[in-house]
Parts: sequence; structure tokens; C-alpha cells
Amino acid sequence: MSGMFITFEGPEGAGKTTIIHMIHDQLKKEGYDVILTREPGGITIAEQIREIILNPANTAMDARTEALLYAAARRQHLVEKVVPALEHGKIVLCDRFVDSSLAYQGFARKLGIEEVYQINQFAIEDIMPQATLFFDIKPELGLERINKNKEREVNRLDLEKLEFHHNVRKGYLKVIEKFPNRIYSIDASKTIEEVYQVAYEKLISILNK
Ligand SMILES: Nc1ncnc2c1ncn2[C@@H]1O[C@H](COP(=O)(O)OP(=O)(O)OP(=O)(O)O)[C@@H](O)[C@H]1O
Ligand SMILES: Cc1cn([C@H]2C[C@H](O)[C@@H](COP(=O)(O)O)O2)c(=O)[nH]c1=O
Repeated sequence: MSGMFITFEGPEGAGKTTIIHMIHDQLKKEGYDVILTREPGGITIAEQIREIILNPANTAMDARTEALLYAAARRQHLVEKVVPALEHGKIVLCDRFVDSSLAYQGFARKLGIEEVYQINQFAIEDIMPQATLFFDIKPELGLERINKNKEREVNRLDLEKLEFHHNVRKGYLKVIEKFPNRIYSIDASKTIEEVYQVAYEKLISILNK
């Protein structure tokens, strides 16, 4: 595959979606062949799975069911959208990927990072991003940001206790220890413009490697 697969990760309200759109628009302006997508979602079947996972009414969902549904959405999105784009030499910017499952289901839901990585292997068949930007934020600040945004739909995971969101961040820090050469950490507590500048420069350096 000749393209470049780059993922954006972080806890709730870190600013990933804001920054990934800004970077996508800028790269397009500069003439890069780039697409922007997201997980869970990005294609019809995976968006349908997203509705089930994130529906606040689905309070009975078991943690393993949740992990398997994320992996199923991931599989379909990979084969239907990501892999074909990479085969056409495109840069694929993806809002969340397998590291989210490791941090949220593996660590915060206590299923085990290695166990969740194993079940995801069936879905991803060793396809991993070449680089990942991790937007690091304290959960209190991330949640304050999303609560201020009245247009954003509240999802089932947003409603978890603060302790869960602290564990998500701790989970990400463990995932970075597992993949230190792939994941770049960015301080996401700064202003949108400051975070964008750091993320954009990092991305350009990755593309020029
Ligand atoms: N650096 C920033 N400073 C202040 N507000 C920000 C910053 N970045 C994003 N925001 C605002 O915070 C809210 C959440 O941002 P965004 O949706 O980009 O985060 P996210 O990481 O994608 O969150 P989630 O994964 O929970 O959807 C939005 O209202 C956005 O405008
Ligand atoms: C891919 C993935 C996502 N999640 C969680 C993280 C968020 O709470 C939602 C997605 O919402 P967003 O606004 O699009 O960020 O799903 C997860 O727990 N595990 C995953 O693998």
C-alpha cells in the first residue's frame, strides 16, 4: 500500500475533530491527495454500528459486546474505505482507530490492553497507522469543553463517571508506552490555533520522512 495512514487520538473534548478538519483543509489547499474519515463510522455500515454503540439508551451493553462492535465497525471501515484509499496512494486522516479501543475498552473498561489488541487483530490483520497524533488533555478540561458545546449530541460514553475518563487518559499513556515510535503526544490544553500549529508541523514532518 503506497499511501499514508495517520490517526488522531485522545480523550473526550481534546480537540481532535477540530484539528483534523483544519489539517485536512490545509493539506487539500496545498495539493495533497488526502481524505478525512472517522471511527466508529466513516461508511454506512460502520455509522449504523456507531448508532448502536453510542446510543445513551443502551445502558445494558456488556463491555465485551462494546469491544466487539468497535472492532466490527473498524473491520468494515478498513476494507471498504481505508485500504482502497491507501492503495490509491492517498493520505488517510482518521479520527480515532485501534488505540481508542485499547485505552477505552482495554484499560478503562478493564478488559486488558493485550486482550483487546488480540481481538482487534482479527479485524485489522496487522494494518496499523504509520503515525498517530495523541491530543493529551486532563479529563476535567476536555469534559468542560464538550459540555459548553450545546450542539454536540451527548453519547453513552460521555455519560461515564469522571473516574472512567481519568482511566481513559491513563490507558492512552500505557498505549504510548507500547508504541513509543508511532505515537506523538501533543499538549491539547492550549488554544485551538496553538494546538493546530504544533499538530500541522508534526504532520508535515511525518509526511516528509
Ligand atoms: N484548543 C481548544 N480550546 C478550547 N476549545 C476547544 C479547543 N479545541 C476544541 N475545542 C472545542 O471543544 C469542543 C470539543 O472539540 P472536538 O469535538 O474537536 O474534540 P474531540 O477531541 O473530537 O472530542 P470527542 O472525541 O469527545 O468528540 C468543541 O466545542 C470545540 O470547539
Ligand atoms: C473508535 C473507538 C471509540 N470509542 C469511543 C470514544 C468516544 O467516546 C466515542 C466516539 O465518539 P467521537 O465523538 O467520535 O470521538 O467512542 C471507544 O470507546 N472505542 C473505540 O475503539
